[in-house]
Order: sequence, then structure tokens, then C-alpha cells
Amino acid sequence: MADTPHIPAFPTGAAEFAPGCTVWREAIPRALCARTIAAMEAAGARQGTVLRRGGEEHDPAMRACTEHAVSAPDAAAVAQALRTAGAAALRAAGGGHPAFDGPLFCRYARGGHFRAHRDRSHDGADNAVVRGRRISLVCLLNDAEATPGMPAFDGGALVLYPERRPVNVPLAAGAIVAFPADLLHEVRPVRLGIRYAAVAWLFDVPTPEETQHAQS
Ligand SMILES: O=C(O)CCC(=O)C(=O)O
Ligand SMILES: [Fe+2]
Repeated sequence: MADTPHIPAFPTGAAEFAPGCTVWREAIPRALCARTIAAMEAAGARQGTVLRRGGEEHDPAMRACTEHAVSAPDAAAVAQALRTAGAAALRAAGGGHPAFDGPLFCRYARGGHFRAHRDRSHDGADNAVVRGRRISLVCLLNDAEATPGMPAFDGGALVLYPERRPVNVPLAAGAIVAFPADLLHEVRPVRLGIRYAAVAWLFDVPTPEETQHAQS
């Protein structure tokens, strides 16, 4: 893909702000954020859902956003940056060979939010990809600063709850954060503008024995 923008080799500038929670401040360039936002606006969208008892439900009181199907080289570049961050986070989390799921490109309009939740499911009815989630990855695509091609938003903070105390993650456009998929977190309501973010996960693929056990 000749058009794929080069992703600088990070994690230089990685900061671990809580156990297992790391932020890379300039993981992707702002210009790539702006192009991805434009691609999201041009792409088809569906209402964001939540997983419940093995099914997907639309529950705007829990999660109010739309998911956008972006199929452009820029989307691949964002995915690559998320993979790079995930690989670094994984080394810190003890390694293994998890697979990559995502990214989902999410748009939170005014009032959009995602109430406190954990990304990893412990419900046997949910699929193995979601039950196996180990590391959550978020790339914020815009922030409070309006620049050409990049609308600003206010509110919409990502709040994590390591050790049950809220930590407001200060993300600027282009930053990636990694945190354990079991960790409670939320997206606070957007007060003004539109918040754009890409999310992805590293998940443990069940061994054949585990799959057999689950079916018996
Ligand atoms: O956009 C974010 O900051 C996080 C979104 C989130 O928690 C999720 O999609 O599971
Ligand atoms: Fe989440």
C-alpha cells in the first residue's frame, strides 16, 4: 500500500500512568487523524451496540455512538499503530501470542458516551474473542483544539478506574492508550462537538482443549 503513511517507530515517549496503563502521546500524526475523520464521515455508519448474554444490543443509555466502516489506507495505518502499541503493552503484560481485533472507528456526537464497563466479558454466552480480550487500545483522533480538517470537541474524557480510583486520561489527537481489558473504564458525555476514536483489542485465542471443554 504505497499510500500508507509511515508510522514513526514508537514507543519513545511512552508513559505508564497506572499499573498496566500506558499512553503514547504522538503515536500517529495529526494529519493522519484528520484524514481518518474525513474517511469516517464518508463511510457508512451503524449504531454502536453493547454485548449482552451473547448478543449485541442497542442500548443508548449505556453506549451512545456510531461505528464507521473505514476501508482506506489511512485505516490500515491507524490499525498498524494500534498493533505497535499493543505489542509494546503485551511485552509489559507478560507476553503471549494474542490476536488483534479491530479497529472500530467510533464517533461520539454531542451527548455521546460509553458508561463504565469492562471490555473483557466473563459471560460464557459471549464469543471467545470478547471473553479472551486482554489488552484494550484506544487511539484518539481529535481533541479540544480545532485545526483544519479536524473538528474540536469538549467533554468525552476517557476515565479509567485502576485500583477503583478514577484517572482522567489526558489524550490529545494522535495519542494511543493501552490498558488491561478487565479494567473498568468509561467515556464521559461529549459536551460540544464530535469525538472520534479508534478502538482495538488483543485477545487470547482459546486452545483446542479450552474450546473442547467449553463445548462439553
Ligand atoms: O473511545 C474510548 O476512549 C474508549 C471506548 C471504549 O471504551 C470501547 O469502545 O470499549
Ligand atoms: Fe471499552
